[in-house]
Amino acid sequence: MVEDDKCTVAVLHTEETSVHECDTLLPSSDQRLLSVDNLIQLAPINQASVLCCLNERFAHDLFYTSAGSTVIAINPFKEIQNLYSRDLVMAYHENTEDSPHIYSKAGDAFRHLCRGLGKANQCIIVSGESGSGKTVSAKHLLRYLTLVAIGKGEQDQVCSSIEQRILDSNPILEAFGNAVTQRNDNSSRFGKFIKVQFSRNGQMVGAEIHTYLLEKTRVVHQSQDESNFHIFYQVMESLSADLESTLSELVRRLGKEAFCTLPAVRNHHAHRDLNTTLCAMTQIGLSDGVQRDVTKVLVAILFICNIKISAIEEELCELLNDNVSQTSLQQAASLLGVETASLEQVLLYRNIKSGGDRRLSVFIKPVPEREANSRRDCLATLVYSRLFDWLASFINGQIKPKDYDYTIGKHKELFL
Ligand SMILES: Nc1ncnc2c1ncn2[C@@H]1O[C@H](COP(=O)(O)OP(=O)(O)OP(=O)(O)O)[C@@H](O)[C@H]1O
Repeated sequence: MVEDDKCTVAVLHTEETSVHECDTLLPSSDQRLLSVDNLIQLAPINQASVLCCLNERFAHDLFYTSAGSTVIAINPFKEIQNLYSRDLVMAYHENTEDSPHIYSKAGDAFRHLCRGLGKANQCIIVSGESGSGKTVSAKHLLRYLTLVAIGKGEQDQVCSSIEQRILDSNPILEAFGNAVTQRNDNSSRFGKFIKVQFSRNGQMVGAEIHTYLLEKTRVVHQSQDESNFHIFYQVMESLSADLESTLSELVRRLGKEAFCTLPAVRNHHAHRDLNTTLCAMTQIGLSDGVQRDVTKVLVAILFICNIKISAIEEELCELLNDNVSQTSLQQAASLLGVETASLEQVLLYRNIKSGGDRRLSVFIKPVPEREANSRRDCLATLVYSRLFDWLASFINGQIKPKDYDYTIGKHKELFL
């Protein structure tokens, strides 16, 4: 019985009664919120109660909370001991732990996959705003899957080899696809869809990484306090060691600052050095020669961006007759292995085709300054995005299951 702030408690059978302050019997509001590990338990559910609950849990190092069948993750922005330990992976895998965690989602997906293998695919969507922790979460999800799949026995080596290759691909994709933004020092500027393939017995046999929507305009334009893709800074940092000395010398003479598309950004450490990226390329199977070519293409892109164009008259323009523009044109052409005149023509003229297949005529028409500028920017972004796509498809070729026959559930060939 409750009266004012007092509560009378009667013990059944003994008929003993005692009187208490109400507050001492009810859990404090903090404790109540802490024990809510699924937001649907909140009453009432509204923006304030949800935020209050998440905030309270966060303050007590509880970074995961369920919302129905979804898990809400709050980025701790610091290393938390044992939050992703191997023991915890096994606990979720063996169902001895069920508190909200990304591992519980990975565990559900893996269990459903094993039960319905051959019939049902599973999908985990990691979404959130920039800097919220999607990339880190995806890495932990992948690690969970590789650990529990390894637990399946026989094919440990295959599984760890796939995991290793996916991990090796990370520094490459990060270098070419990540940049400093106002919200995140290592922001992925592309979408990623990772498909992990399992055999009928639940063994990992391969993976595919599909990349999409690369923010390629970043090559030529960056918002305030944001950087170009990390790889350009990495190349500039170690150019002297990795390219022919004439080019290194030239870049040194021009100075890194001479490259207009490489803004200096506060606290930018280019996220690892070029060596790490090149090592990852070697691990994934790209030869030294190809790596050198990739580096040359990157420097060529920087030179293309440095070419300045000036108007002669309304519909006619030319390359600025200064040292930087002229040298940049020559260097870009030489690094790409094309004639200087051809590159200049691509920037300043456009082809107009007329007639059918039989009587095809091609006219060359000069373009106005504005169009020449956008042709230059398009060329730089196009070359970069083709390079990125090519790298992504090369990586895919290395982690895809080779000759796997899904109908009999056996590997025909393993890539170890
Ligand atoms: N689980 C975590 N534990 C500790 N720190 C984390 C965790 N998740 C993210 N972080 C920190 O937050 C930073 C941003 O995370 P992340 O790059 O995963 O964000 P994102 O959502 O992928 O961002 P973007 O969309 O910009 O690529 C990381 O560099 C890391 O410092």
